[in-house]
Amino acid sequence: MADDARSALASLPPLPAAFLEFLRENGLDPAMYSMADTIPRYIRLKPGMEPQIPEIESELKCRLDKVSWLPDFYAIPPEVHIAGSKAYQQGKIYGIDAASGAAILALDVKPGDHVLDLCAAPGAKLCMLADMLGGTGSLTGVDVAKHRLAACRTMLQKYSLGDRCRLFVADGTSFSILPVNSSLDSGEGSTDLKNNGNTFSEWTSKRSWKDRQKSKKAKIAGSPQPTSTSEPELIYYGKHSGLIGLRKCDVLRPSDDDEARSSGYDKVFHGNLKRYCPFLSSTVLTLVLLTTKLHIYIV
Ligand SMILES: C[S@@+](CC[C@H](N)C(=O)[O-])C[C@H]1O[C@@H](n2cnc3c(N)ncnc32)[C@H](O)[C@@H]1O
Repeated sequence: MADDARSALASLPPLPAAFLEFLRENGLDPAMYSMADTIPRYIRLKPGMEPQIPEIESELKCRLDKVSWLPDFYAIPPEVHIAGSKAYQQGKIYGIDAASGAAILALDVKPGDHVLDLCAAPGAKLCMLADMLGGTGSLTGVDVAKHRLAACRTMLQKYSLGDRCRLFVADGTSFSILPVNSSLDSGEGSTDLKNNGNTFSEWTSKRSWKDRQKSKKAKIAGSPQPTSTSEPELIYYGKHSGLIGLRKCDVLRPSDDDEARSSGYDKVFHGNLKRYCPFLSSTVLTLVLLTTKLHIYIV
């Protein structure tokens, strides 16, 4: 360890013993934490916004340094806050680690892929995935924490990236709802199936009368509200997610292993889980171990 780094480390609050042990086991130098306040922050610029870089730079009062190996990523000084800026509020930029960007890039998302993001909240990677898919394929985000997934929904809507997305509150270790594929797809124009309560019509944040009655009854009966560990709860779907016009029972049905093998997801991003989700049609899996400052990828 260099002397400078050693003395800087000595001036930091001590790192927890278990964390130091983790660093030692992985051959990592704890001195890197002494440089935490010099590590740049990263933002991702919504594709197509490049001509607006000078304006964003003048608003943030800093240079946007292009990250050569990561498309649309820029480094900014660590002390710059973006949340109050117009560029952020208008959805032109969002904060995301370069390490997170690298993990998503490693997924090698192709047009038309059906992508599953487990442990998706608060959603920076989900937004990047949605952006990469553009007007093709589908994106399903799953998280066990409903309030965190609701933040994801807000983010997707803010950046206008949610059209092909579905968000489920569910335990990712047992989630087994398939992507919408051609065998289920009855076509978005099938008006005979719409609005009868058993099929998906356009998503709205308002709960249906039937749903409200159901939870009222459950409350009166003292029965517990559905939790994320029971049935997956769909809290958002975009207008091109392929759901509109389909029967709810077909879409929300858990799949078995055979179905999953033949019509599962093309890519799965695995944000935090210790165990694999059992159904991948092509076994492309990014494992990301996240610690406070360290990101490791096993692709
Ligand atoms: C580090 S965050 C993920 C960050 C996210 N991928 C992003 O880019 O913003 C970890 C998330 O995993 C979720 N989580 C933890 N265990 C889970 C499980 N068994 N199933 C689904 N989500 C889980 C947590 O609720 C939390 O939102």
